[in-house]
Amino acid sequence: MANLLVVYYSAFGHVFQMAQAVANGASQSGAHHVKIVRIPEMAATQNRVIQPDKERPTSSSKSLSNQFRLTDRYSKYEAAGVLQENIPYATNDDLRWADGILWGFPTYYGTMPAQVKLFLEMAGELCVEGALEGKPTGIFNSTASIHTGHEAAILTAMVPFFHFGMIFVGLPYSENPEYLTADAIGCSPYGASTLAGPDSSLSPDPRELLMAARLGERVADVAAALQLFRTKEASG
Ligand SMILES: Cc1cc2nc3c(=O)[nH]c(=O)nc-3n(C[C@H](O)[C@H](O)[C@H](O)COP(=O)(O)O)c2cc1C
Repeated sequence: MANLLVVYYSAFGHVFQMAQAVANGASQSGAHHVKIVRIPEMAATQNRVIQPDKERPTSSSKSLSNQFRLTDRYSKYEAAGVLQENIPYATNDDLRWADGILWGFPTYYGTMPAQVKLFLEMAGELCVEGALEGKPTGIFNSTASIHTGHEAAILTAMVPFFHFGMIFVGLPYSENPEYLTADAIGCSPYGASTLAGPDSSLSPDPRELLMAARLGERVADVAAALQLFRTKEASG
């Protein structure tokens, strides 16, 4: 039986919904232990990108504030925080416990948010110990819109995860025909993703949730297979 950890950061709740789908998929793959944990928000309020005093709608025609609907951004952020209150914070011991790890985060400038990067930097002892080496891993994320970085964010996030020595699992074409479409939905061979909309008003598409679940299931399957192989190797 393999231990699966779903570890994520989500400001507005889209990645949180994807995390639940990923965890459901992992649970479907046999009798696994599946745990969902979250990466904390920045402790210092001045380091948080979403703040009430940053809501400055402007009437300038050049401004993107209408598309991004900055005026109710903070209330969405607060509501998503309440929904996640009962999710425990991730610890290094959670990562040690896991046989397979699924990472989720929103796209910030085409890569992972600082919250996730900071978490990985704080987990440096695991890199030194080689504690995550050989563990299968998958990535899921969210972006505002289709051409603004969901694939890039997964690809750029792989770099630090390679330093931890994890083994990457993606979403193969043959098992995920849903992303072979010109519709504006997320997901790709690199991982699962959802489009939140520039104003964060969209909910994950059922096809995105389905592929997120498949990613969870696939990482769980690989973790279980590796566990079996390593047990056999150890017993000669
Ligand atoms: C600082 C910052 C940078 C962002 N950069 C991007 C970006 O490069 N591309 C994009 O599509 N969305 C970008 N967004 C929007 C987020 O990706 C979007 O809010 C997120 O996917 C929603 O996920 P969540 O509900 O789990 O927080 C950015 C948001 C913030 C706050």
